[in-house]
Amino acid sequence: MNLRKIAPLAGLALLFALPVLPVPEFWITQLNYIGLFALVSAGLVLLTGVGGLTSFGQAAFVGLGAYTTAVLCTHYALSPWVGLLVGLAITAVIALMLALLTLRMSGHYLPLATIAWALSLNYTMANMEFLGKYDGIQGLPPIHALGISLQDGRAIYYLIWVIALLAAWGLCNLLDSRPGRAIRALNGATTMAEAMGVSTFRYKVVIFVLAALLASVSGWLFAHLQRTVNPSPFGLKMGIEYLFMAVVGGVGTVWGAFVGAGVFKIIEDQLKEILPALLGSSGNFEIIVLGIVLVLIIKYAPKGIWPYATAALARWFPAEQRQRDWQDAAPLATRPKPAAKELLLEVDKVRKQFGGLVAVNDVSFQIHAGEIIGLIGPNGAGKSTTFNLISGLLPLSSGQVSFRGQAVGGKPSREIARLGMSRTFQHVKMIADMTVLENVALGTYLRSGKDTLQALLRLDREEEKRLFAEAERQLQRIGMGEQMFELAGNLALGPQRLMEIARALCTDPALLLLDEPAAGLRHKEKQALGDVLRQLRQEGMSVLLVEHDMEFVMGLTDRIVVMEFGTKLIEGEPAVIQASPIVRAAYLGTEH
Ligand SMILES: Nc1ncnc2c1ncn2[C@@H]1O[C@H](COP(=O)(O)OP(=O)(O)OP(=O)(O)O)[C@@H](O)[C@H]1O
Repeated sequence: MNLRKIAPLAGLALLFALPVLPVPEFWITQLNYIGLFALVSAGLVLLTGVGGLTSFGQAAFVGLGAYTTAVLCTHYALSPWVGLLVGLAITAVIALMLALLTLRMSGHYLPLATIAWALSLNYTMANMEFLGKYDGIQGLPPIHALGISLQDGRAIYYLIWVIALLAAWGLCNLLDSRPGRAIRALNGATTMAEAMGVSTFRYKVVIFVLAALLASVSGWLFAHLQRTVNPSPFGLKMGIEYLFMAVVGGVGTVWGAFVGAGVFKIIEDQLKEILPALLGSSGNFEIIVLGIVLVLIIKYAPKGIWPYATAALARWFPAEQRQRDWQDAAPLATRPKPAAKELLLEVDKVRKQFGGLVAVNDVSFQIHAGEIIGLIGPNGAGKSTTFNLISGLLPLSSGQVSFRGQAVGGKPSREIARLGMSRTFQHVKMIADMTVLENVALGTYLRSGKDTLQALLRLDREEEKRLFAEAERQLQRIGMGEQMFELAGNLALGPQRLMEIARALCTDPALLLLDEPAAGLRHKEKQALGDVLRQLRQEGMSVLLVEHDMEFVMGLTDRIVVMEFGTKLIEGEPAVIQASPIVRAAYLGTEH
């Protein structure tokens, strides 16, 4: 067994041995709070660090969990376990409602909205007679588990840490899964994820509710640890501190939440002791120091402590490559192929206006099964906009697009992807900190079905093997098998474009839209790409490509559509286009 496997086991053994060792009560209490805080900030890692949705309101969900169990156990003498379940149910419903109301907001509106509902939930707790107003509710019973009363700190310690570590395990599982890859796309790659068939809004809701549930569990444990609840630990200040923990620890990594919670709790307590003694007067001076620390971390270590810690420890714990265990996985199902020469795509007088600018002006053309069509024209001719209209990225101003006999104008890109149209982007869209293989596997999203719960519980492994087998197959096909374990962000532009093509192929498309696929490729890579596209054509796939490399386009396409100033100039076979004086004039910018 290597050090990488032994060290976590040793750490775990030590963690669970601590309460029976002669460790001072103070440290057990500290660790209890660290576990509780880590639960909340692990949710924030998912929501904010990975999903890019900033929330200042998590403390309010902690309060929901705490107050629900407090009311049920004291007013109705119910078991804390009933309190937990009801607390989770109430949190889920409220989080769902808040998510549906606020998650379509963008920019600074979402954080502002989280502040607003955090304040109002806290205000509710502090002003309802039923909840004991500012005094809160006292006299909560201890939790009983396996016949043991978790009355003191050392006993509840086990429950806190089992739950915290299970949550971390579940979140790590989730991030390494089909829904996890979709979630990792939420922060900056939503357009791409939608084009791969992902409902990004749905996953925003999922992570919002999951983070709220983790906070609620933390509140439940907190209430039964303290045996009393009052509104102050669930206010906006605490909401900000949870975010602080996630940022300090490493907002993009689950274990960063634990580091952040530990660092925060220990520093805060030490500062509370030291600063008043140093300054000779009492006050919450630690807030000032913690504020300064946060600003410094955001400036000098925006990814938090965890990435630095792992880099420093890499000598002893080298990162392990994913095990390639999918060789025998069953292939994914494929969609029925279109009949030879079937009319696949009909672009009928499509128009796009941006204010006064007509970017695409009543353009029409058709694509049949097994054809490679080039869309060319000088810069600003409207090619990419036409692409975006066909693939559903932009709404049509007028006209219609039909794909495989269905009108798709007005449908979102994920619906169009489901019908068998896939695309790449002019500016590569990927998840830079995921491997090439994982990025490509995102293309299999619509060909698979395991979702959040199965991923959390790691019940998705067989399907994952099939997805990775498909991703590897497409990477091999495009000549990138060697690079599958590299981080996508480390690739040069040419290979990144090839990676996008492999990802699009993973959707098993009938029509492939490639936006400047040859840009950034070397001569040999272009030739290889041309060979792959010819092979795909032979298999019955159709390709529409926007490309500036005329040699590549002329040698590959069956027909070419030329655009200029948003209008279709001419359509014909490559030889006709090459000889056309109108096309030459368009490119040279002369009158025609
Ligand atoms: N979102 C937008 N808002 C306003 N104008 C836009 C928008 N997108 C594109 N345009 C304008 O529409 C016109 C067509 O742009 P488009 O990107 O489709 O051209 P293109 O043929 O793909 O050019 P290139 O070869 O340089 O990529 C340009 O004048 C561009 O500035």
